[in-house]
Amino acid sequence: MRIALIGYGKMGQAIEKIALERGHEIVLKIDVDNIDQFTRENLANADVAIEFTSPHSAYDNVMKLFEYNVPVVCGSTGWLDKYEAVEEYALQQQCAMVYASNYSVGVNIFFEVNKRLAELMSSHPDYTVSMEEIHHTQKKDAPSGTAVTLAEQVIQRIPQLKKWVNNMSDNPQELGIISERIDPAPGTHKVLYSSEIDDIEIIHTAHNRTGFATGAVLAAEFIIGKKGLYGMKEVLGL
Ligand SMILES: NC(=O)C1=CN([C@@H]2O[C@H](COP(=O)(O)OP(=O)(O)OC[C@H]3O[C@@H](n4cnc5c(N)ncnc54)[C@H](OP(=O)(O)O)[C@@H]3O)[C@@H](O)[C@H]2O)C=CC1
Ligand SMILES: O=C(O)C1=N[C@H](C(=O)O)C[C@H](O)C1
Repeated sequence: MRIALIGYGKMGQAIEKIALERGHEIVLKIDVDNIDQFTRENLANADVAIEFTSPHSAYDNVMKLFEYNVPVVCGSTGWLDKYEAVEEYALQQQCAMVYASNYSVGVNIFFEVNKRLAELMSSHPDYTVSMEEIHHTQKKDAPSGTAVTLAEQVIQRIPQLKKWVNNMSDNPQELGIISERIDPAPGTHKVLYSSEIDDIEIIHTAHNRTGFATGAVLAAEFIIGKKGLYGMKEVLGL
């Protein structure tokens, strides 16, 4: 598989390593300092593009890749206010994309545990649910994309919760998410149900970026030859 890396920071470099180990080829690396090379001609040589840049650039990058007719694996977080526009365009134009707020197998299993736990807790209003996420200090968005996914999964299953907020909250209609920035944390997410009697908590702790990078390469292998929008649930068959 010939891969174009859009974004060659911490994740782009981790993905390159895993992709080479799995026998793939990196045919293009785009970063801020060579953005003029992000052209239709250069992308014509790629089977797939893997996009990990920033909240501010992801939407434009994805739309450009759709225009160039290149299947996309996008991992950038913090831009999902524009996801509906991407979805509409992709469905109309028969584009191909995998999007996941978190590509690691462990977190995607954790998502399933989170959904089941929320279902069980929905009939126990004596527990207050809250969340915490910890990442390195270079992270640009808060809360993390993974925390937003976890929060949406909980809100869909616990009727009294109406929205998440990025602070502690005493409002029973709000799910409070605390964001901490501590180096070198690659990504820790905790969901806590607390009552006067006891606490139940589930935690996922990434020890490094290998899980995210491996999942992104698996998603790239999956998307080749497909049309439409997919998530890691489909990639992993969960
Ligand atoms: N879904 C998942 O599993 C994961 C998602 N992420 C997300 O991926 C994104 C990237 O993370 P990470 O690699 O750690 O961040 P880094 O800041 O280390 O890397 C991002 C790179 O993208 C470059 N960049 C910025 N804008 C553009 C642009 N318009 N075109 C091309 N390149 C650009 C940056 O250049 P410069 O440094 O010069 O600005 C930088 O080298 C973040 O949104 C993060 O939240 C991270 C880990 C896992
Ligand atoms: O920026 C990061 O580093 C990470 N971002 C993703 C997120 O926002 O959830 C995934 C992972 O937690 C690492």
